Amino acid sequence: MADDWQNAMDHAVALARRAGEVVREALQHDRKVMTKSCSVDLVTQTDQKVETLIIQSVKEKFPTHRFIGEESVAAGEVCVLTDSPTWIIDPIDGTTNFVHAFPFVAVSIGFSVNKQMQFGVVYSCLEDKMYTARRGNGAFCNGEPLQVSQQEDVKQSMIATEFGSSRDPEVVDKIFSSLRNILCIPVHGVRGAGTAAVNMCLVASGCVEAYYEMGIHVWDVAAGSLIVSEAGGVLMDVDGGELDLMSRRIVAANSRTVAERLVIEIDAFSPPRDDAPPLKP
Ligand SMILES: O=P(O)(O)O[C@H]1[C@H](O)[C@@H](O)[C@H](O)[C@@H](O)[C@@H]1O
Ligand SMILES: [Mg+2]
Ligand SMILES: [Mg+2]
Repeated sequence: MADDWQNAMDHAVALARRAGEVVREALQHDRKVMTKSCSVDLVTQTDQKVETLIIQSVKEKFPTHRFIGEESVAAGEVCVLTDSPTWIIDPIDGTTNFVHAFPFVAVSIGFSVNKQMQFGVVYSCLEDKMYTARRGNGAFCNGEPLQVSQQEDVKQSMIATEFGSSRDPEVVDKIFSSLRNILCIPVHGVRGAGTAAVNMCLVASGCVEAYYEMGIHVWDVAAGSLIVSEAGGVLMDVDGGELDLMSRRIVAANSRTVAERLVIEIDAFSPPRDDAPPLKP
């Protein structure tokens, strides 16, 4: 079976590269912007085109595999992680960046078996950085091994986070109170690339000590979670418990020490789970 997963991973890398070409080409033209859950939750035809390209190609090669894809879920597909081999796809992570030509846009492809990530591929396509990780085999960027930062003093750390796409004032208050608490630890700085997947690759690369966010989805972080852990990092929930990929909350850090220090300062909230049954009309 191990070889099957390697074949699947090689295919994921090739597809991410092809998807990146589509994204770069689309940036040369006007982008028609549509919205999903609210006026700032953006989607474009390129998000949909890239997801279709990836899913169709995988279906031809691995007809028994299942999918969780951001735009398929938006179109009504269920979002349930089973034990079956499952491709977890964010065709464009950083759609808002893409719309504004802000230069961090990623294609994220994770692959899970028995609810455990087997490989993760994040292609930061405007930087031409291909991040990859295979369970037990380390994490890489363009073939070079990745290692998280060794800095365990949070006061000497740089932290990544995002504001997300909720504009519910109660949620925004929690995001700002967490940010305020963390800034005032004090940490060296707080940054955000505008894509969860790239933020996680920055943790894996040692450029930031940690990334946390509440409100993300499984497709934002599935691939990145393996890239972080294979680079020597740790993952946990924002309450310090075990990471649950469907919970829409994550802390990814270089060390347990930094992660646990951040958790003390995070004003946690629980968005509806990715696998929650749809609300009845
Ligand atoms: O919607 P995309 O661009 O796939 O993903 C983004 C999330 O919507 C946003 O909430 C989050 O802050 C950002 O990090 C993520 O990549
Ligand atoms: Mg995303
Ligand atoms: Mg997306």
